[in-house]
Amino acid sequence: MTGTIINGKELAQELRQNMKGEVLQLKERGVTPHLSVILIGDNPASKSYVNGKKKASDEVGISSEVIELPAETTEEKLLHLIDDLNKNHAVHGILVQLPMPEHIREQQVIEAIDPSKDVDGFHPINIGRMMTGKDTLLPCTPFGIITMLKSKNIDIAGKHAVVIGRSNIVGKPVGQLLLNENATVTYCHSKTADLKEHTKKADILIVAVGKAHAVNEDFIKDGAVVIDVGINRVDGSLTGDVDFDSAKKKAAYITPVPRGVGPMTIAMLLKNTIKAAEGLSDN
Ligand SMILES: Nc1nc2c(c(=O)[nH]1)N[C@@H](CN(C=O)c1ccc(C(=O)N[C@@H](CCC(=O)O)C(=O)O)cc1)CN2
Repeated sequence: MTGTIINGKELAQELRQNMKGEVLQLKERGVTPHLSVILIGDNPASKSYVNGKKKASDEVGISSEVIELPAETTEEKLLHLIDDLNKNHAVHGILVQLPMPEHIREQQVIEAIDPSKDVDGFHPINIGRMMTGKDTLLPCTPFGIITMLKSKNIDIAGKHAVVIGRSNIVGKPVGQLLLNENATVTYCHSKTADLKEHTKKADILIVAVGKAHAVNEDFIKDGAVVIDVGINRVDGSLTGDVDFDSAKKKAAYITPVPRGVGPMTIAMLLKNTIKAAEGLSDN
């Protein structure tokens, strides 16, 4: 078997094209969606992701600003800024680029963002709404993964999904979204004994370990769907958590790195910003 590649870059481009119309409709109603991105410090990768968010916003007609703060910014100053943005009716979406400097308590900052403007979908209220299956702003990478699976009409209901990784921004929420779609979900992590024993039973394997080429064909069941969330820089080039050439021999579908999940993260951020500007439904 040679896996079909799910090209996230192309899908994200298609979605952005559709979002242009949604933004126009909002503008006709007198609402210009606005996204405020806060970047603290000078991490080059974070700078590049933030620039990508601005560029993608411009493309679909979402107004956006990047607020750059020095690495030594205090948590108090950051919380004041968030408070101002929360109160500003012209601002629909707020996010603070991760990772934040170590002296800032990430969870305090996330919880300071008005949940209705939390376009990263990280606020405990939005996480709780997601867990109870309510309409809400979803974490962008997990939302992008589900959108990629659906774009290929891949069945999720009744399938065994195995998630390697338990971070708050990817592992935990992607498992929850798969469960919401009626998959049977297994979480694996650094303390899992005999990882392969679990991954070889996966119909859908989500790999978010943060280690280059941690997963190869030996971990994969024939015909599985393999989603690689990793972004690792090795010898100056970008590679995923999955050894693509090896895994592709077994997988029915597989995402590459680059041009896989990454671009979908930004596309889903735009979707969330439009949703925030429309106002959330209350079901
Ligand atoms: N506040 C947030 N911080 C972070 C998030 C997030 O969702 N919210 N996710 C990641 C970084 N990230 C977005 O912020 C992100 C990562 C990767 C990509 C992407 O398109 N990657 C490209 C390759 C880009 C490159 O050459 O470096 C790809 O995979 O094709 C977009 C967004 C952590 N922080």
